[in-house]
Amino acid sequence: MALEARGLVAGPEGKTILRGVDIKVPPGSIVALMGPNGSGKTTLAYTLMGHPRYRVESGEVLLDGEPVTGLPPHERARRGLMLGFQNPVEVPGVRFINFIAAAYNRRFGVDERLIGMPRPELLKQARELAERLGLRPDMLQREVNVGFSGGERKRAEMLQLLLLRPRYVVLDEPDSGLDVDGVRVIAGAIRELVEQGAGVLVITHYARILQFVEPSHVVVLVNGRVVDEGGPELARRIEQEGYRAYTGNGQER
Ligand SMILES: Nc1ncnc2c1ncn2[C@@H]1O[C@H](COP(=O)(O)OP(=O)(O)OP(=O)(O)O)[C@@H](O)[C@H]1O
Repeated sequence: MALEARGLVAGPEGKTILRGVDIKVPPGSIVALMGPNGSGKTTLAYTLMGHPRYRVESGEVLLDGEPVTGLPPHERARRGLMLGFQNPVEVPGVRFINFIAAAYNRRFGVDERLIGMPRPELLKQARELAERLGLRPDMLQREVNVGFSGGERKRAEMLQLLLLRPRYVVLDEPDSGLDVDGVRVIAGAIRELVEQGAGVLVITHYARILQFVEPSHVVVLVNGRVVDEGGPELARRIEQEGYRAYTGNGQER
């Protein structure tokens, strides 16, 4: 059982960015993917999720042993794989609560005619989660991410994920743009996802969030290749020494 990439060679719009990536995220665990800017972390996130602009040249993505390489994102989501975006986008004209309800009802198989309607139980859960994540309850009635601050967008992403109970989650820089209290809140939400049984791949170029959620495994990606793997001490070493040992020049790449 795991979310897995095997020998993944892939990239956006015909470019080869990932050059044979192997990674494994077991359920109920946190794997940290670290690497300097431009090393291919977001490319891996989008390729795992099946973003239509990213093409797999060879290798495969597996969910609990089943290849999903050719499947579109919504089909992967239906099977429990979800993504938290680095920069969550605005969805004007759609209220956050209806957006959540549509995703929730689709995931848990509610009558298609009711798809965007939040049932009272869901509304109650969403309000409780909003409060815990430090979002004002009135934000549920606002348009998705429209006028949300960077930190509010990240909290809103975690709210959706906690409701949707993914089996596997890829979180692309979940702490970017957050103040220190925000990092703690997001870290608490990640721990909760793991307690729900999810396998979480946390993408980050520095180890700040990993002070609050200890990964069971750390993978280092440089220039589209896995160049090192280890326990949480590897993240601490990178925090102190940077990526010089892998890039050779102290530069980002
Ligand atoms: N659409 C595209 N066309 C061409 N090159 C691209 C495209 N998208 C990404 N790249 C390149 O692919 C490489 C990897 O980008 P990616 O966003 O995956 O890196 P990253 O590790 O997530 O970086 P960061 O830490 O800065 O977010 C970069 O050199 C980037 O410029």
